[in-house]
Amino acid sequence: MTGLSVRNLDYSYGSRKALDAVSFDVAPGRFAALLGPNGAGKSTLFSLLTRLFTTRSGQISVAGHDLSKNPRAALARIGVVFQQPTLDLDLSVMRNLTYFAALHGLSGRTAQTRIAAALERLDLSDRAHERARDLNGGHRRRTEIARALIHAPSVLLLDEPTVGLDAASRKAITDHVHALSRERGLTVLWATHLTDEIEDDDQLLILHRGRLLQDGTAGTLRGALPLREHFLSQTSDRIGERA
Ligand SMILES: Nc1ncnc2c1ncn2[C@@H]1O[C@H](COP(=O)(O)OP(=O)(O)OP(=O)(O)O)[C@@H](O)[C@H]1O
Repeated sequence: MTGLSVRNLDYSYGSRKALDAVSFDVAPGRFAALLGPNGAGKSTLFSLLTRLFTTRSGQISVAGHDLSKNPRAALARIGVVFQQPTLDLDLSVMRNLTYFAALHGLSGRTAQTRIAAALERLDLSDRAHERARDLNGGHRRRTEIARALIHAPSVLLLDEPTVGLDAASRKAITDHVHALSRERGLTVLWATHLTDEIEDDDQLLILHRGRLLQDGTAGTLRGALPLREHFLSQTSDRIGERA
């Protein structure tokens, strides 16, 4: 398995269980949407996948590397776009990317070639010398995605990357990342609570109250229902149990 593999993952904040025996695989080159309402456990899962948090239960494997036994190799294969923006707003797009490349030990011509390719890929080449502060929200997010590609990861993790963006920017970003998995063979895990970001061919993982309720192809799981209705049917009858 060279994509992403999660086995039996548990995580608790004190007595509150945030993840309960979560297991799934994302095959290489697949776009998987992790769909869950607020509080489902998406960010907790991302914190474990990026090793911000650790847990003794369960196992995570990235591109064949066990995250707890071989964290350096596993983390080197991951690109991450966190929910909170992390660009340095006072630096240009290019400087933000060059700095990140240096953190990954890339410099000189290799760094410049990788940066140019990532900017091109996200349709940002003409923004390279603008200050991040002067970009709109959609372009800032695309800069973060370009940055996450520079070290050539095989798995890209995005935690609700379209939060706060208008409809056109959301669509541009969702389309760009779907194309990355389709055309570049990138394995993608995209956390969201918005069903319109998910395509019928995507793998759909429905997470609710820390448990994985469904794992399959989105179009098959939703059947004849719009995905939004299918999602609500899976989660709304359980929302009353929450309190
Ligand atoms: N630091 C914390 N301390 C205690 N409980 C927490 C903490 N962080 C998250 N939780 C709880 O763990 C559960 C999962 O939260 P998490 O943030 O992972 O969900 P989420 O799906 O990312 O939600 P959102 O879309 O709102 O970010 C929720 O019940 C949340 O209240």
